Amino acid sequence: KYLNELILFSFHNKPRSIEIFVSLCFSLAIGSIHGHSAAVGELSVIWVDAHADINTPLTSPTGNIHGQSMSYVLRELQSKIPVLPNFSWIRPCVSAKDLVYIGLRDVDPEEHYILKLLGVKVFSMSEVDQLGIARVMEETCDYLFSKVKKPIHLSYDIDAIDPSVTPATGTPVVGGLTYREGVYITEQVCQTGLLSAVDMVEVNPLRGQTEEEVQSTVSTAVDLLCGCFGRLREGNHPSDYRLPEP
Ligand SMILES: NC(=[NH2+])NCCC[C@H](N)C(=O)O
Repeated sequence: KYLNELILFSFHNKPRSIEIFVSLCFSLAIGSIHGHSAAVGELSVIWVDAHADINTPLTSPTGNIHGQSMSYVLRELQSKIPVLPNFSWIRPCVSAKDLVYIGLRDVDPEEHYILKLLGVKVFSMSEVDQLGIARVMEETCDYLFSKVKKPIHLSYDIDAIDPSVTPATGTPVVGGLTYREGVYITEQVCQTGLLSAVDMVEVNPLRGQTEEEVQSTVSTAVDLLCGCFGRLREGNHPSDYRLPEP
């Protein structure tokens, strides 16, 4: 049903082609960013998440790979990544200056150190509170596109949104983005005309306590994807629409 809604919307409105990757786990982003950059070259990455997922295998407090995705693809961290037999295919392909985080509120001390060390642009929930989401998006675009306009890879973890809206996820953190802030991000990213791939991750129906929790999480994820495909809250119409004549 949800996929249907998304596909119908995207066919009727004929957006440019955008790759979508959907996964339970954020480690998907390693492969999707890697493949995306192999296909189109240098990328801008907008990472919307409660977590930075920038632990190296040596700093990770949990050992969970989903908390490490970014460290594998960042050029600046390569000397800190041990050689792992199954990961030899990964080539670092993103520069720290081309990365922006939005929504952070659960960052490990080691990750905080890395973010400061590399000078990564971060709009944590504190900045969202302080500036408002409109300013955050304006500054994100100014920062990323001041020199060269690179294709955007949007990595969207559903746990960026407040767990009151999207509870069916593995590592929920209170104090997240509202539904409206979450959708606004997708509308603005779409309107840059540079969005080239989207990851929608950590949507996990098994983590919903009730059917309502699952529904609310999944339908929010679909709304975010529709926003990426150009759905606007003001409404849309196909460019070839003509009023019927009586
Ligand atoms: N994609 C996620 N859910 N990440 C949660 C990461 C939590 C913690 N920082 C870790 O490294 O394990």
